Amino acid sequence: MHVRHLQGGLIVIEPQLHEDRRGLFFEQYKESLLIDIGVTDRLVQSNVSISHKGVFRGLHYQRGAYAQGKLISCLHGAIWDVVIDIRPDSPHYLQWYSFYLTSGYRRQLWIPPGFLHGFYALMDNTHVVYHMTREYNPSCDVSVFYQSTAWMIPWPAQMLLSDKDRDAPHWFSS
Ligand SMILES: Cc1cn([C@H]2C[C@H](O)[C@@H](COP(=O)(O)OP(=O)(O)O[C@H]3O[C@H](C)C(=O)[C@H](O)[C@H]3O)O2)c(=O)[nH]c1=O
Repeated sequence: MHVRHLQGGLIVIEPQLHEDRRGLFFEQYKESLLIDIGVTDRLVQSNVSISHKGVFRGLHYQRGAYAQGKLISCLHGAIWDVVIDIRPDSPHYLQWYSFYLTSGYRRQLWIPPGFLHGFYALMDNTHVVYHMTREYNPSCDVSVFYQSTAWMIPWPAQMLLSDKDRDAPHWFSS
């Protein structure tokens, strides 16, 4: 397993791949290895989303005690994954980071609690699997409109959003 620690506690993880004539095997995650790299909160829920090309899901976070750490992986297709540090005491407050996660690279992204998260599907039938450190709590689940002068991210011109994300409040009004 190859690990890169980045600013703000973000971690890029490349699991060890076991290829043979049948295909491919790799461990999606192992608790002891996550603890070794500083991810000490337990993963308690996994989600799968399957998106058409051009879909954007985000920007989302869960408030307060339900803030989620997320281990993101793309098992089929490809995504442009975007995170924004919204921890008020962070030296990187409102700094944004983006990553290409594709089924080809098998690269995973660890996002600590305290980040806005969203991803743009670059291909049809893009499968994203993500494991989280807190369960889904609809009353704490917040959508923030993806465009803001607070981060000036160069989004694709056309993106397909849910009504919730399309009509989400802007960052400073949320
Ligand atoms: C997140 C979630 C949603 N749902 C239900 C609620 C809706 O009826 C339906 C779709 O939910 P939503 O439109 O919020 O799904 P996404 O837009 O893919 O949201 C996710 O995408 C961004 C990128 C994230 O990082 C979040 O983890 C997550 O918010 O699934 C559940 O039942 N459990 C869940 O954990």
